[in-house]
Amino acid sequence: MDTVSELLSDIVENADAVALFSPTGSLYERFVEADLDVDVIVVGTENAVGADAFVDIPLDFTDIDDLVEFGVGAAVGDGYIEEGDVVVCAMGVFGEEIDTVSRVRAEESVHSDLYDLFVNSRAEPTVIRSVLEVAIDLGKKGQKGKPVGALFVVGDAGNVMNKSRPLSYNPFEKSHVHVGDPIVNVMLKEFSRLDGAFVISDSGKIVSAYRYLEPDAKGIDIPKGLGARHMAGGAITRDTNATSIVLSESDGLVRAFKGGKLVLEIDPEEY
Ligand SMILES: Nc1ncnc2c1ncn2[C@@H]1O[C@H](COP(=O)(O)OP(=O)(O)OP(=O)(O)O)[C@@H](O)[C@H]1O
Ligand SMILES: [Mn+2]
Repeated sequence: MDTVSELLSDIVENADAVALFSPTGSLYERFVEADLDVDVIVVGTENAVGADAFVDIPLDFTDIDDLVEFGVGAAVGDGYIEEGDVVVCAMGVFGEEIDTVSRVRAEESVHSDLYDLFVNSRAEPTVIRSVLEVAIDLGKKGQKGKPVGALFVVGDAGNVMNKSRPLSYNPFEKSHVHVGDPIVNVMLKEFSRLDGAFVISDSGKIVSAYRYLEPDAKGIDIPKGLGARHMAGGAITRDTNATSIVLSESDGLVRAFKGGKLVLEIDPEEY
C-alpha cells in the first residue's frame, strides 16, 4: 500500500491544508513526496524539518485540544490558511508515527482565545511565555517541597498599578530587572511565598511585588473551589489590558486569564 497518500486520501479530500505537528524528517518527506493536493504546514516548537510553511508554537501544550486550537489559530494568523478553511491536523501522540488525526474548520470559536493570549496580549509574546514558564516551574517544584500559589499580572502595568495598592514595601522599586533573566526567575520564586501579585510591564520589567489587586470583579466567572486570588487575577484582565497568569496553591494548576476570561489551564506535572 502506498502508505501516506492512500491512508490519508479520504481524510484529506476537500481539505485546504494538512498541519503536521512536530513531524520527523522522514514523515515530512513522505508527505511532500505524496504530492497531495493540499498545502502542508508544519507546526512545532522548532522547524526541525526546514518546512517552507512553519507555524511556531510557544509552549509544548500537552493537551491535544490546546495544541490543535493554537496550531489552527496561528496558521490563520500567519496567513497559511483562511477563516473557514478545513485543516487536517495530524500528530504522533504516542510515538513518531501519526496516530491522531483531526479534521477541523478554522473558525473563530475554535482558535481565537489561545492564539490571542500569546500573540495579541499587550505584553510581548516572549514575556508571556517566560512568565508561564516560571509559573509552571514553580508549580512543579513548589517552594522547599510545599505547594505555593502565585499571581503574575503581565502588561498594561500603569493601569494595573492604579487598580491596586501595596501590601508591603516593593523590593523591585529601584531595580531594572526583567523576566527571563535567570536571577529574576529565582527572585520571583522566592518572593512568591509572600502575599499579593507581581506586576510586570509589556516589555517584561518587574514593576512591583506584593500588590493587592482591587478590580471590579462583578460578573467574573472562575472555576469552582478557587477563591480571591483567581477572582482578582481574572477580573483585573477585564478592567485593564493585562493578562494574568495564576498558579493555584490548592489545585496546583497554572491558569491564564485575558479579557476577564479563563483561556488556558495547564497541569505543571505534565511538563
Ligand atoms: N485581590 C488580591 N490581590 C492580590 N493577591 C490576592 C488577592 N486576593 C488574594 N490574594 C492572594 O491569594 C492568596 C490565596 O487566596 P485564596 O485562597 O482566596 O485564593 P484562591 O483563588 O483560592 O487561590 P489558591 O488556589 O492558590 O488557594 C492570598 O493569601 C493572597 O496572597
Ligand atoms: Mn484558596
